[in-house]
Amino acid sequence: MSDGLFRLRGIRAGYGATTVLRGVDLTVPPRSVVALLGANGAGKTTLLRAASGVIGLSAGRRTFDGEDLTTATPHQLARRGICHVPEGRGVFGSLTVRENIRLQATKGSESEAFDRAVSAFPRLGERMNQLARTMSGGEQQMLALARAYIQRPRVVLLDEVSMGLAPRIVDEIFEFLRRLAAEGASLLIVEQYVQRALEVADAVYLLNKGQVSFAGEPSELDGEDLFTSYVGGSVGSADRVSA
Ligand SMILES: Nc1ncnc2c1ncn2[C@@H]1O[C@H](COP(=O)(O)OP(=O)(O)OP(=O)(O)O)[C@@H](O)[C@H]1O
Repeated sequence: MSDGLFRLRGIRAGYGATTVLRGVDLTVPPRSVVALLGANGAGKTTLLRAASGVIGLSAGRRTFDGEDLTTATPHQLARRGICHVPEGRGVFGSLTVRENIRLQATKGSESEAFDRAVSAFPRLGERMNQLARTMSGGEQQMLALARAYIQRPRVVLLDEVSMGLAPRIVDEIFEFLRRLAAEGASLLIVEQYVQRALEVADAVYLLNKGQVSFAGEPSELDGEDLFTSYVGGSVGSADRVSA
């Protein structure tokens, strides 16, 4: 079976004795974009970590393509095409752009990987020999996304990929996310720019203190739901509540 459906059911997870997620159900349908919203500390990053296996599940199930992957390691999930782009980018700063890309490529497909990375973000092509840590924040984020893209992912978990970037770069990154979705990947995005996230999303989940308080289409979400979900968090930007 290869339906591309990624499902989390009854997820409980946290850190040590602290439970953050309390029975979360979330479905990422094939070829769709799902936005995950909620106040600071609601558990969004924790949910992406639980989804990609970075932290273990104390209860619940994770399935993909109808296969139970509850106990799979992050590596096994990545091999199934479930790819996590963590907050803070996750590139190797002391390696060049070329080396960062090569590390992600499968043996024998390095040149295809370079082409694919440059097709996603042409400016990476001009910076192949530059150390990743000497690039701008936006370029580092492009490299992180390109590293995901060359794996031909089927489900991409994206944590605040626009964080701290200039609006023009955010536009470029959202353009890329649209392309990724149009090429058939499913996306689960945590995004500080709520309005932008809702514009690309087919479905939206609101997380409130580790539980889903709303699941539906963006058009079903009224401003009050969103506001309630954000109350108590430090909102930080008017865009965050202007759905
Ligand atoms: N490594 C950790 N160890 C212990 N507690 C943690 C850890 N990471 C996060 N937490 C706690 O888990 C809760 C949920 O944090 P999480 O980062 O998932 O929230 P978030 O919704 O992504 O917030 P933000 O929008 O601020 O990034 C918070 O109370 C946080 O303090």
